[in-house]
Amino acid sequence: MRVEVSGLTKSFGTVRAVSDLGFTVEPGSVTGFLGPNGAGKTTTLRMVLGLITPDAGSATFDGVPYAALPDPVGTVGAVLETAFHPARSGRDHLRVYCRAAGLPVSRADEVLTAVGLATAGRRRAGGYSLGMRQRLALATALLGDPPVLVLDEPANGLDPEGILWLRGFLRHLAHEEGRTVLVSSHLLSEMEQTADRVVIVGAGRLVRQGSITELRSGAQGAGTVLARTPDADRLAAVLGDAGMSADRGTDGLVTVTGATPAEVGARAFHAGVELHELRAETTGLEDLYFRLTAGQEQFAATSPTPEGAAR
Ligand SMILES: Nc1ncnc2c1ncn2[C@@H]1O[C@H](COP(=O)(O)OP(=O)(O)OP(=O)(O)O)[C@@H](O)[C@H]1O
Repeated sequence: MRVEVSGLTKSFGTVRAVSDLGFTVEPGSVTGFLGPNGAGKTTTLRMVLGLITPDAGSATFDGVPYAALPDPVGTVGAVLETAFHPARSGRDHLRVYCRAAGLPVSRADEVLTAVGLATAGRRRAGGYSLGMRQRLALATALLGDPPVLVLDEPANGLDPEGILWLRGFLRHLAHEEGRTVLVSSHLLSEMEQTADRVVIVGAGRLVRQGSITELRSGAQGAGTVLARTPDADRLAAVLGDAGMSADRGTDGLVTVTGATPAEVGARAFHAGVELHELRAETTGLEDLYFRLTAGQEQFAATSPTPEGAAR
């Protein structure tokens, strides 16, 4: 099932949260919805799910708006915020949902197992860690076995192991099960290894959409490579001869711009220069994301003025 967003616009008073936003979310892939804080991601997802009415534009599921879907629970599963009755077990929470949605209560145990909460599901949700609550929210979204999943910052509060699990889980839902997965985040690093495609927004507007591969090729050469060697003069000369810009720093450090670590490593190897360290300072993609969204954070940090600092 394809999700299509077109001309979506929403203001709150004088704040234009979303402006003429359009993008598509394809089945069988994970689409990362990226943007800094306040870019309008949550507002967009709420409009997609029919929770708030747009001032203009539309969001449809194979051409049908959410409000007109004959079986919304069996079409779209969403995680927007994670609020549970603290005294109720995760399992009971899911069973209540099953009854309300007309689903068999046995579905509760199936989704608990799918998200790794088979045992913890019998404990009070009030005692769950943030990561467990995220898993329970995901289980709730999966109850109706929907072809579309819309998740707002599902990685929030997950530890590194949880993030790794979520990444594999979302990719499985999309690639193996053919679902349409739209997942928001303000961190590119989180999405880089999870999403197949990204939609980047800044200040409520579309900044870029495309596959991670397209984005990466557009960002090529934007990164900085750091190499540490006991023979910095020689490495800088070798790289310079190869047309790379290489600056010698202190402590045997050479900073190279406009090259990948693989290119720098290959040149060093062929010249017989010993390397003690070789790494990308930032990926080209991160630089690109930063440039695309720079200055569009709602609470962009400003340097304190000298007077302010003195006070
Ligand atoms: N109900 C509301 N009333 C007034 N302003 C709102 C409301 N909801 C959102 N906004 C404003 O709309 C803008 C976009 O907010 P939104 O929450 O959609 O951004 P976001 O990209 O999800 O940010 P974050 O990553 O911080 O969650 C912000 O300026 C926000 O203050």
